[in-house]
Amino acid sequence: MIELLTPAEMGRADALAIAGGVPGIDLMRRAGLAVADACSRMAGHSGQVLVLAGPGNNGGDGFVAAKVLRQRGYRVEVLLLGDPGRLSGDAALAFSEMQAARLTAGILSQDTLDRVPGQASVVIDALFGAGLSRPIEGVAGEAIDRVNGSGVPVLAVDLPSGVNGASGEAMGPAIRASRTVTFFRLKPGHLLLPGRQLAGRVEIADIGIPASALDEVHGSEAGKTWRNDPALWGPAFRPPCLDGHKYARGHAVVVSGPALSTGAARLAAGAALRAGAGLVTVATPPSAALVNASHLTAVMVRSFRGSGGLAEMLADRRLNAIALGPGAGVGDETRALALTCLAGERAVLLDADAITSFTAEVEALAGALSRRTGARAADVVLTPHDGEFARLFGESAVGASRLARARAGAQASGAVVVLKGADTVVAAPDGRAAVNDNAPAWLATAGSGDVLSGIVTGLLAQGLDGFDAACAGVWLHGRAGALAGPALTAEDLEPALRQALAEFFSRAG
Ligand SMILES: NC(=O)C1=CN([C@@H]2O[C@H](COP(=O)(O)OP(=O)(O)OC[C@H]3O[C@@H](n4cnc5c(N)ncnc54)[C@H](O)[C@@H]3O)[C@@H](O)[C@H]2O)[C@@H](O)CC1
Ligand SMILES: Nc1ncnc2c1ncn2[C@@H]1O[C@H](COP(=O)(O)OP(=O)(O)O)[C@@H](O)[C@H]1O
Ligand SMILES: [K+]
Repeated sequence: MIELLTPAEMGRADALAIAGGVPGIDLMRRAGLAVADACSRMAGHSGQVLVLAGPGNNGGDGFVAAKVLRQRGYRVEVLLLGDPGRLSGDAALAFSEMQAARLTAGILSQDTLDRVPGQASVVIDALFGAGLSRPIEGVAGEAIDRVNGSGVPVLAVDLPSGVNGASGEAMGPAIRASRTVTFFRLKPGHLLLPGRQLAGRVEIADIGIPASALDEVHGSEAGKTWRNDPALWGPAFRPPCLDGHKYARGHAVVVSGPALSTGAARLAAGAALRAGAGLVTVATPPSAALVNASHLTAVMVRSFRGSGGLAEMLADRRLNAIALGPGAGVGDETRALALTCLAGERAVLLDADAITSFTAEVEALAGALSRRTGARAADVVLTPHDGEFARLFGESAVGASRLARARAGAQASGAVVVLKGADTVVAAPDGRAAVNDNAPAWLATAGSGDVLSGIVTGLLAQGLDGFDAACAGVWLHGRAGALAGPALTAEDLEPALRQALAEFFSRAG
């Protein structure tokens, strides 16, 4: 279940299920039942539940849940936003079924606000879900503030009200839930921030939408979107075969910065080796050769002079993946080195200073990418954090969601873009994208990004394509961070990566 559906795609999946013979009210009944089940788990055997219901189908799910919970013996109060007479379709039907079960709804207004959250031990947030179309205002916003301020646990239906399901952005006031029940598949907004944090623990309920609906709707609009998970890239990442030798697993190169900034390249090189590249060489300017050589053992060291020297080294076609950027220094020299890397037929990863060296000149980078030839022409990965992204692509994309920005960056550059952060997004120029959610905040530490660059480069050296290498690298980096645990430093990631890989390969069989 790694596919992510936008609210619009989810609406089409609903419509397809209904057209295929599953009545909409049945979908709503199953949705409401799943919400009631989750609420029972939160509230225990008895208690008081407040259901805040909105004017659309999200409210409809709330009416079903309210009815079921009342039948189970909970004390249930329903406050409806708007006029019951304006409910329509399945929501109106669910409302009348709730009334038939002797449960009436109050109207959410200034007069009833003091009942929010009242004595409730759980609040069910069924105000708005996939249909949120503008920031929440007025009494609904006040109710949300009261619920958030109360500390009473909240169960959100589909999405925390106020969160945009496509982007994860909070449109005005937004519910802070401890749990969310959503249906069929996750939406990007469940994984992107702040949506992920506002949703709490998310459960996916099967409401009877056939899997075949997925083939028709997933990615029919702006490209396919997934949760970043081994199910996405695992098949492309195989352990070494029995008769394999190291040369079959590629030879990665990491370009070092000058004498006083070499650590970043060594972190990356160590990670590339640990990620499984057969051989790794640090390409170093002569001034830094001694410091690099005195710190490296399994990783080899070769010195080069300027972009001409690097080009000579890269005449060796066995060097099949190269990383440039960590500690490289910003300016014309790094830019020339980047163009030298891109001119060859190997996979390339550009990070940090290599990205900043193209500030506001994405066309120059895109031009170099478009001239690439050979089987690995498309295997170029950029790994900017938000600041580096804005430098390269300009401010025009600022304001769009991180998912939309990463996609726009990939399209503008022709590279796979890894937009790093707590909710790292990997996007390919053809519109495919994956949202990562396994990284602990402890990963935000100096040198962590250099390790990520190394992991991805090690995977590129083993032959994974740009998108798979980037997704796998980001996931393994996050998993290594989780295994290394609190107070980790970048140096701790390499040994933890070994454990992450062991876990991955043992599960992959
Ligand atoms: N058959 C279906 O389509 C199913 C839908 N389901 C539920 O239906 C939800 C989607 O239903 P809807 O499309 O009706 O959307 P919502 O119920 O999320 O909201 C739509 C309604 O809210 C209004 N609205 C939007 N933003 C507003 C704002 N900021 N302030 C005030 N009013 C606002 C709209 O005009 C519309 O009346 C899902 O989130 C899910 O909970 C589930 O019942 C499963 C089946
Ligand atoms: N709050 C966070 N939670 C999880 N991961 C994070 C968080 N903030 C940053 N990261 C990750 O940490 C790494 C930091 O990389 P980067 O910004 O390049 O820093 P550095 O240059 O110091 O290595 C990235 O992989 C990023 O995705
Ligand atoms: K909701």
